[in-house]
Amino acid sequence: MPSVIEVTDLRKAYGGRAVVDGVSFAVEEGEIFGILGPNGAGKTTTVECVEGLRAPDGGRIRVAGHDPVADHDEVARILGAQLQQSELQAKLTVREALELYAAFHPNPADWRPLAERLGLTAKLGTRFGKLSGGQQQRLFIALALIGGPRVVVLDELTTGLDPRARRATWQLIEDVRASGVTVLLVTHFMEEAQRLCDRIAVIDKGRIAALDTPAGLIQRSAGATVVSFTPSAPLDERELYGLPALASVEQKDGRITLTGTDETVNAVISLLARHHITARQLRVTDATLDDAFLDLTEGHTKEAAA
Ligand SMILES: Nc1ncnc2c1ncn2[C@@H]1O[C@H](COP(=O)(O)OP(=O)(O)OP(=O)(O)O)[C@@H](O)[C@H]1O
Repeated sequence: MPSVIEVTDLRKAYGGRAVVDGVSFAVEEGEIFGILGPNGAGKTTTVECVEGLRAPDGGRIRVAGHDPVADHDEVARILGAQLQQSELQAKLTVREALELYAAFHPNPADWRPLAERLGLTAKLGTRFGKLSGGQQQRLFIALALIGGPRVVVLDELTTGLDPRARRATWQLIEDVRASGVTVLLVTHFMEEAQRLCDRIAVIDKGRIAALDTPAGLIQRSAGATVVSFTPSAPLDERELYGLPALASVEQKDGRITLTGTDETVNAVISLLARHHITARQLRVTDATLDDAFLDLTEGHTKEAAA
């Protein structure tokens, strides 16, 4: 798979403060690539450099081989950017917005089927300011797709939406990818990143803390699996601490909580069976991307401070 976006050692500072500090990643054609990070991590600055809206201080960006600043028009044809709320006049109707933005592109998609696909046909006469949050986001997706881009950049698309509208938007993002468009998705919702993204770059303090698949990120998290139980008889501590791939042991009120991997879980079950001890209220839970994110960004902070 060729990379459609290549970012190498990107740097950007504001007032002498580095907000993007050596970021590198490549987005493959056809994937949903997530940029995940806490507030102020440098996510928006990074994607605005990719879009050519900001000039980098250092590093190299290529969008299908083009430099977003030097070849701005070419990149604008390849890359569909999502507008910010403030960029669309509240009085424009949905139809006017679609017609207006179609006119900005040399070979626009027919906006009627696009509006149909995004469930906007019944709202064509409605002013932007009167749409619900979910409908506004659907219009933003339509406007980002109207130029027939190869890549679409969606930044915090589901912020402020209720859970139902958020899930409906996720489905639309999956549909966009299924239609062959590569998606660069900026988010700080773990569940969204876990559900949608093929790969995720975790950005913290202007640097990439990790870049992997959601499952790969979770596996890196210390204590990827947690098993807890109340044994029917006391267990020998030495045997507990000798379990394979063990990350931590906690014993409280007769209940034992172990973190480790699947290997740890299997070994503790064998251990209990060997001693004819039963495990009451046995619970096994996998770590989530939330856990991985906290571990990764915390680890990065320690590294940066060292
Ligand atoms: N034009 C600007 N001038 C000065 N500082 C800026 C400018 N734009 C962004 N910043 C600062 O750069 C840092 C990174 O901002 P950026 O918007 O890229 O982060 P982000 O990861 O997208 O955050 P959020 O999730 O809050 O949107 C922040 O501290 C922000 O205040």
